[in-house]
Amino acid sequence: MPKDKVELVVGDICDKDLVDKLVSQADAVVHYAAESHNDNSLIDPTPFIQTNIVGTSVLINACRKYDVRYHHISTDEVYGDLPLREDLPGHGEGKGEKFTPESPYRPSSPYSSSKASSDLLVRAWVRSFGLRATISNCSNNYGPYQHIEKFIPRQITNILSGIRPKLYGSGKNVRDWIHTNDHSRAVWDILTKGKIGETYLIGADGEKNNKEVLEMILELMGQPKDAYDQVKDRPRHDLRYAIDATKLRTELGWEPEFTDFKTGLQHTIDWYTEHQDWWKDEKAAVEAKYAKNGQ
Ligand SMILES: Cc1cn([C@H]2C[C@H](O)[C@@H](COP(=O)(O)OP(=O)(O)O[C@H]3O[C@H](C)C(=O)[C@H](O)[C@H]3O)O2)c(=O)[nH]c1=O
Repeated sequence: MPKDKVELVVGDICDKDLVDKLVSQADAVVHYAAESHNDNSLIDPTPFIQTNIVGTSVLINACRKYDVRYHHISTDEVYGDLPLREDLPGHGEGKGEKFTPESPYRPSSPYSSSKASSDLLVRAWVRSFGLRATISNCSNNYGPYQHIEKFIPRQITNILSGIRPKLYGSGKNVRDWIHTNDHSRAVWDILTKGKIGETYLIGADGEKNNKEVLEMILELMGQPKDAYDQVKDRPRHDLRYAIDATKLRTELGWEPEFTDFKTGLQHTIDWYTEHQDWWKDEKAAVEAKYAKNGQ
């Protein structure tokens, strides 16, 4: 396999010998291989501790050993959540606090606390052992190849499968959406131009509440606006995430290309419509898992 094409999948990350062998051949390591789904972490946190914390330690130990440049992919959820704008005095577009690299860590789920722990390990390895590392904390991704357990692809593939979309609780919770291509471009900029030891927040000013997003999907897919089920809310559901990406924009010159959410969503719908072979086999099992949980 060419040097720039080595891939490590999530389940391999605690395999010290394999990791060691792959890292010894690498010019750089970008660590995306996390257990990433909040709902799964609420059912069983164990794989999250193993993969996200122990796995990260295996990877950074190998990078330290071979002095390999390391980039750590993380989440804005390490900063906890923010109040809904509508709960703030003088609410409206553009109002309300956003996460910055200086925001305190206060994760709320087993998933986000495992990612926070892994971020802290990386910071400590930079300081204690001189690991050549950077960290990025990104907001909610959407786009092709996203697992169908996630909000947007779940609803698109539900509609394509004749199942009604499912909205947790009131749908007022806000997520800050970024197209996966823009996330990847930001990671490349950090890897090639970022300063060792620094944390960069990645986000594209894409705040929307879940109900708005679902209604947009329904409209783009030619369905009535109210053709969905309101289901049991996620326990301790984080209210709002919002990223201030000023540092990334000003220091590294990054700008998002997908600035119109509706267009990005239409591309995503087209991708899932044209790639049913990619997700069809898994759909029934994913929905059965949700159904067991009343969602
Ligand atoms: C699956 C599903 C979700 N939702 C709600 C729950 C959330 O408020 C929102 C997005 O849920 P999702 O599970 O897709 O994503 P988050 O829990 O926000 O977390 C995601 O974005 C962060 C940054 C990561 O770091 C996570 O790795 C990533 O999974 O939609 C529903 O209303 N219905 C559904 O069927």
